[in-house]
Amino acid sequence: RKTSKRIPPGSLGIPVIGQSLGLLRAMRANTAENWFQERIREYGPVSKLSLFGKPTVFIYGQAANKFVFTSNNSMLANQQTQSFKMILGDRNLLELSGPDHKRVREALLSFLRPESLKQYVGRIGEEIRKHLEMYWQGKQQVTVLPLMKILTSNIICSLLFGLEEGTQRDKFVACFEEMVKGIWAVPINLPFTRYNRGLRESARVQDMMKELVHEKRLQLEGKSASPHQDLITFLLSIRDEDGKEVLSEKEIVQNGALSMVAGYETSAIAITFIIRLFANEPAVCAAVLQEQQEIAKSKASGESLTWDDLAKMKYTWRVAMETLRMFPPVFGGFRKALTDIEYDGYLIPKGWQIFWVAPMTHMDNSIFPEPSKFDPSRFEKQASVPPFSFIPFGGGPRMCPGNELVRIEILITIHYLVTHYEWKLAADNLFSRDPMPEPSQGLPIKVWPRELS
Ligand code: HEM
Repeated sequence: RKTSKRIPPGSLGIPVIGQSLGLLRAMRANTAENWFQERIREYGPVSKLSLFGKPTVFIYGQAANKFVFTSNNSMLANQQTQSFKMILGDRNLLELSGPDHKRVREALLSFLRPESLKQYVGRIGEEIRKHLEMYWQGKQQVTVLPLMKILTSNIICSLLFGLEEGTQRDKFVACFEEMVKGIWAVPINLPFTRYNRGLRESARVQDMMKELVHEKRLQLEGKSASPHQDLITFLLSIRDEDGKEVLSEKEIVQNGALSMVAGYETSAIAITFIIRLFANEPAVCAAVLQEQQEIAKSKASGESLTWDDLAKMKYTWRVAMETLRMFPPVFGGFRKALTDIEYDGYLIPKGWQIFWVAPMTHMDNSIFPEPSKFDPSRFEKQASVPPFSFIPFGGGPRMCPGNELVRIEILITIHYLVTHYEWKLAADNLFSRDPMPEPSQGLPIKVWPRELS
């Protein structure tokens, strides 16, 4: 065994709490990048600390990202916080590794890959149109983030769970919201803590999901549902060579819940920051409008957008990518060292966590010159963005399987918004992270119908 002398510099802080509260506080004050810069100044690019009850090594940069995202299963395992595991369960994709991870991920991806999602573009568009009619039409002011959370959770409820408008869907979403708040909490299970509430709501969500799975199973058996109705019916229908279900009920429940948790807030934040950006960057907004008007002109009134229309929205997607670079919804994540690892001259002891963060690479001026400038042209040529330096969706075998769904949601929402409305900010331009970035007051905007020339 190597000597402890080579363990990275830094301090593990006080037991259990370590630096978690300091980091969470910096994220809320939107000073997390400075918090990390200070660490780097004090200890260098590799340092130790303690986060969410575990000894941790913080690493950053393109090489660090490649190491985290591509190291093999015998060296690094995915590692969520204890709160995450307790709330989402031990069979969710983020907790699985090796053949189990591959099997469950393949099943999810069979539903979420472009060739499959193509068929749902009309349905997603319909959900977005209904949302705009209900929450935007005729309004002079709206608060964007809560509305986008309603929109993206409705899309997920419809597409993944087959839950359409109604009280069951509302109850479901409300429980999820409370559950999610517990996930990033310090795991202290005392009454009235976020963590304690998260655990309670998690039990309710699991019960609701189980009930849903039973209903769908009956519907499939009675042929009143098709395998392609939603993700749950799809997962229930996949069989191996012996005709056995590929995923257990527990895996369907936990990965359905994971997809909601991983997908609704992240996507809502991405769309919210694009809407915020349009208010701040009129030239970008005008160029997106031009692209979207071209597409709108080619459609009859009320005609749905198609997969081919989305392929034409190239500039809009570059704007979305640049927004994800500057304001990544997922700040970073953890892996666990399964063995003693030598990294950059230091020892990362077996059992320790490794913490990767996106903004430190996204704002590196050697990769993205003038990183604070909003410049969608950075993404004009795929080759100009080096591998593992643009990581809003992670990378490698655990890269976000929801990224194609996000692309569809963003493009359709922006299409209808920008061709029907204009807006300006009704509050300040600030945002904080808790742990995801949220504009102050949820981004209230003044909104009015666009007069088309
Ligand atoms: C803008 C929106 C989104 C962002 C920024 C995002 C980001 C990420 C990131 C960074 C990871 C990798 C974490 C790691 O390697 O530690 C991830 C994984 C994951 N995401 Fe997303 N995500 C988004 C939307 C979605 C959606 C819509 C879904 C589901 C429909 C989803 C489902 C998942 C799942 C299941 C994983 C785990 C994959 C695995 O471990 O194999 N995400 N996401």
